[in-house]
Amino acid sequence: MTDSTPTDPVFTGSVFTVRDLTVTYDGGPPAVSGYHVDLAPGTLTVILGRNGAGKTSTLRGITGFLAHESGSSKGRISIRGQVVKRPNPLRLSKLGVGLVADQHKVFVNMCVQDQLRLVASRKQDLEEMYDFFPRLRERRTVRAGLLSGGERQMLATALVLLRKPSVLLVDELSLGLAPGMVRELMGHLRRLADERGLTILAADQAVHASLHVADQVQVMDSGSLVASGPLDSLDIDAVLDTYLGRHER
Ligand SMILES: Nc1ncnc2c1ncn2[C@@H]1O[C@H](COP(=O)(O)OP(=O)(O)OP(=O)(O)O)[C@@H](O)[C@H]1O
Repeated sequence: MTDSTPTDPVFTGSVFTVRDLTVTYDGGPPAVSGYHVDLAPGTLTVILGRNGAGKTSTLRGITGFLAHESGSSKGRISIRGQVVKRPNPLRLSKLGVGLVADQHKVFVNMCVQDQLRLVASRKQDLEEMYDFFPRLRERRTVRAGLLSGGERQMLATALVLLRKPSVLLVDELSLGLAPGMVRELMGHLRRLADERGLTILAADQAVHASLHVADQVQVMDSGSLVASGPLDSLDIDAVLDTYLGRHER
């Protein structure tokens, strides 16, 4: 791991840890403060919270994407006990961290198979991706702009998976999708953790579908964590009633 030094003094045995993450925009008050997480290998952690709670900013702060906008982030990120120096998207990608940021970041005028071939280094990898997402095989000759939102999300996810990350960060997988598709996509995340050993941190607003698949849950409110831990250790109903309200669940 050439891009990372030194050893994290408080290594927890996790694949991925974040400590004291703060995100600010335009030098204003923090949009995220004191965020932390430990991700054990092959587990799925979900960050829940209402609009504007800070979920997207957290994921973008972790990956360093904010440097391309008006935002900035501070904090300590470690991968397998090694602190990542000056995290940025390229550095994290080289260290095996993939970000599925947005279903719209696919080439709308290019068909599914051409986009996947651009990234797949071997035919076998492409076939494996089709096995994992049979809908993409069915739709392989269709231009991405004509895919459903869910299928586009699958394509965006497949494009990241072909780079073989060991840690996957996923932002708002469910955005604008029907409940059945959200459950299907969440099921895919669960399978990625179980069958491929991926370590996943997903931010989402789909509470029921997320809780159905998660090992660990974090709830954010106004940029801060208000609950965090293994699903069975939290009084999740009480936390969500307080911070999301029953009507938003
Ligand atoms: N590019 C930006 N410039 C300035 N402020 C921003 C920017 N992006 C987000 N914010 C602010 O940061 C806070 C957290 O927003 P963020 O998008 O991270 O929340 P979220 O929980 O992901 O919300 P949603 O579920 O609606 O996407 C909000 O107050 C938002 O207005």
